[in-house]
Amino acid sequence: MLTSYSLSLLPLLAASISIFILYWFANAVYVLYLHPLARFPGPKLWLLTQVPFVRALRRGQFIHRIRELHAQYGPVVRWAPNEVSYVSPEAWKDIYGHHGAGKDFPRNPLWYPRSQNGAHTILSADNVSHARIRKLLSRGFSETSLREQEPIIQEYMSMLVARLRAHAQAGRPVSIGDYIQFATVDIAGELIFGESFDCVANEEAHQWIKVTFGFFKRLIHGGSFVFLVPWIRPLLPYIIPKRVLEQAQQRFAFSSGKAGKRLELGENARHVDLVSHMFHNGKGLNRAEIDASADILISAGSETTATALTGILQYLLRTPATMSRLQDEIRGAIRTADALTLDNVNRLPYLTAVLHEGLRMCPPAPSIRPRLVPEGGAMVCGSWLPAGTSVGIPVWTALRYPANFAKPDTFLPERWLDASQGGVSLQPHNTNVFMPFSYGPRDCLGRRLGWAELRVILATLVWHFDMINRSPENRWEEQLEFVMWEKKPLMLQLTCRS
Ligand code: HEM
Repeated sequence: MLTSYSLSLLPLLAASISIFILYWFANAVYVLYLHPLARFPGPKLWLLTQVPFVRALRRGQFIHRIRELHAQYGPVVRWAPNEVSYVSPEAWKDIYGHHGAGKDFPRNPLWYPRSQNGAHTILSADNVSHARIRKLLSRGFSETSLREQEPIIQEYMSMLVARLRAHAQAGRPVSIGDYIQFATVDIAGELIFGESFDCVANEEAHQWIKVTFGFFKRLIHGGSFVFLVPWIRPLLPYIIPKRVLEQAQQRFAFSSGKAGKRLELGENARHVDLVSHMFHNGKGLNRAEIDASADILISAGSETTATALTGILQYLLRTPATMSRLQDEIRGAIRTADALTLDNVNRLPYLTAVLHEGLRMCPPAPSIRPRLVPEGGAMVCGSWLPAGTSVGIPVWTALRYPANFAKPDTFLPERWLDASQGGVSLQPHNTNVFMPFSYGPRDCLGRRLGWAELRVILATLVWHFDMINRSPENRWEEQLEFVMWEKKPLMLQLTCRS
């Protein structure tokens, strides 16, 4: 029964609901028709509520939805009230390029949180700290450093081939993506701390790798609410499941432990590594920054290359003529296993074309890497945007956008070669949009190393083994994405070349 007290509350309740509806309606009119970004096309439902976006993000389908939106609305899509996505080549320069002090677009901090010890990483740092961190790290990514690092890469290639040979001779299929990742993680460990993770030796993913993917996936599940209600960010530790936080702590403690052990070695390390560049005789990063950077560098340096190569091998095995041409080139030019050097594989044009086409179809960082329009606003692709607008290029969509590449879903390395090299001329072939390593002052620092690993690992595998795909049902283009691709196993039956 209603009391006189509850009856007196009814008008208050009715007034509150009316105010809420009025506010929602006024906000909808503003967002759809009066907002400075209202002139850009986009799905109305996504503009009125973040729910479809958060649902897509949580299901790993954001990259697929954004591709559908560009197919429907064209090269510029406003997919949230304050977010605009571009797939035209000029957007790289306008958004990610260098525009002078104070004018570069910073990374959107909603997408790039600080490390869990509170320190900035090279990814999360503001423009000023970023320049300082990047300068120190750059020393480890020069051409000279790469030459010094090549024996390490080759050491792991020999070990990898020996392990894969044993499986080939026993007739056991292998999940090749896992093995490639064992190698890239071990190489990353050597280059960062001067110490391997021993994944290839043990033929097992290190605990650090095992928790990483699950961690990102669950972090997105828990953390996606930040996009619905940004002010709940400080409450995240209470929203994200305890197990995920524990895994994150475990992962971080491991990276930090390795960095600490390496710092104790001082000058007595096995070789000059990234920790020594970061420490820079005490004049470089502080301890918290070194720990945070080490944690980021392991995944940046291993997951990316392994992902690209798994995708490329899947496409090569789906197009036997392409695989056959690649085998002919590699096996024809390189006579002995010792000759699989960086210098030699650098000279193989078809290998380079295959890697370009593979990075186009399977970029390891496929999603939008959002930046914020700086103070004063800026022009992007010929339109003025107000300060604070979040903008970016969904890389996977841009690289498969029909106005950028003809037959975008066909794996055709020949499109990267000219007629004298046996190439085909397909139009459009918009190479200016091909930026799998990003662009500008925050592009991939490990690009040189990444290219070296891609070339040497693919050439080594193709030189040593014939391959049959035992998991043809897995299709790259159907995979989900949670910061990284959720890779389905690529099971290969290997045969050693006689
Ligand atoms: C196929 C291989 C690789 C690809 C496609 C790739 C791609 C990328 C992309 C797209 C970014 C920009 C990320 C963003 O803005 O959110 C990036 C940044 C970065 N990558 Fe790579 N990467 C690769 C390999 C590597 C390797 C081997 C390393 C070595 C550790 C590395 C280290 C880094 C670092 C340190 C950054 C941050 C740069 C900065 O913020 O200044 N990457 N990478």
